Amino acid sequence: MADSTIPIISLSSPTASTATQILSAASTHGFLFIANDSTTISPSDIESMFDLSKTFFASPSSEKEKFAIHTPAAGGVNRGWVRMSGESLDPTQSDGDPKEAFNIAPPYPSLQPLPSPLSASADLILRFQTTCHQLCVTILKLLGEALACPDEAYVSARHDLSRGASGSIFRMLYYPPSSTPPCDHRVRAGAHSDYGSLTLLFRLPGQSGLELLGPDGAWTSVPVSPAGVSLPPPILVNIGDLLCYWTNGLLKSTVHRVAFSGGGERYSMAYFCHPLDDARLESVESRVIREFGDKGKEELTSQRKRLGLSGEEGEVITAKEHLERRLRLTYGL
Ligand SMILES: O=C(O)CCC(=O)C(=O)O
Ligand SMILES: [Fe+2]
Repeated sequence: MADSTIPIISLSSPTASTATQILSAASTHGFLFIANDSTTISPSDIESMFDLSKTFFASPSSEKEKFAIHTPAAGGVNRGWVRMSGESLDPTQSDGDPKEAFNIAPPYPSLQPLPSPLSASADLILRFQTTCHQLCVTILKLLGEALACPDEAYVSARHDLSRGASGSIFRMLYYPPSSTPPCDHRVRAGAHSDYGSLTLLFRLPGQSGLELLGPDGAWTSVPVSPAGVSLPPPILVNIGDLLCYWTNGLLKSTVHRVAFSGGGERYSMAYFCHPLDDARLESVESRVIREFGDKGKEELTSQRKRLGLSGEEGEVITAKEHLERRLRLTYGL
């Protein structure tokens, strides 16, 4: 899979052909770019969020520690600060990813407690989360159209955050500089697939490192700005596990990782879009999925194995149960 084959799609005036392009990228690569042309998320908000993230990660560890992930002080499970080497995205690597992170859930009903550099910019954070979620819903609606679902809004409607709790999380990431990787097999973020429906990934020019695992078992790097794209970089969209379940394996929840790639410091931000907690992860009624048949069986079986669900083929789980299983594997919760 060559880098250049991940298409850059503009959502400035989406048509049926836009929907088809999204479906095609999602079912071949599990990744696509959305043009950062001001029609979706404000490029200046992206820039301001990166500035805020840099200020936050530069604050003393003793301050960040007060909002340690999963603690009541940070607002509970999957919220708050992950210290250096505090999690392994690849559960087979127990030494922890050399990175820090901070997770912020959408307000439900109100925003979680935040440390001072972040709380002072709560309006920006809320606006950013909201526009990220809207972009995800737009993409999900277009996917529903391209999949020829009798209920085109089946998936997108399950992402209406006004209707209940969901596992959606906005995450800021910081990878400190390192001239030598601690040991050969270690990467900055271990190999994994994402837990939700869609992930939006924001990266900075000159800070590469993201790699995708191809069907041939080889890792390919994903450029921050594909050739020919002027700044700002496009928004990278990653298909998560849940869309793989809903489409019977047609959409690919591709395994990826962050490699050292030069070892300079690196900041990234991810919006992990999840459906409402009670959404059931069963195949959606769709002509395209029906025609695809059971060709995604291998993909689905490996997903279920990762969750410890092997041998329970018919069992349907909810989005909440799925997230709990993934968090248990990542953090030993
Ligand atoms: O930092 C990145 O570019 C990717 C991080 C990632 O894949 C994740 O946090 O799920
Ligand atoms: Fe990821």
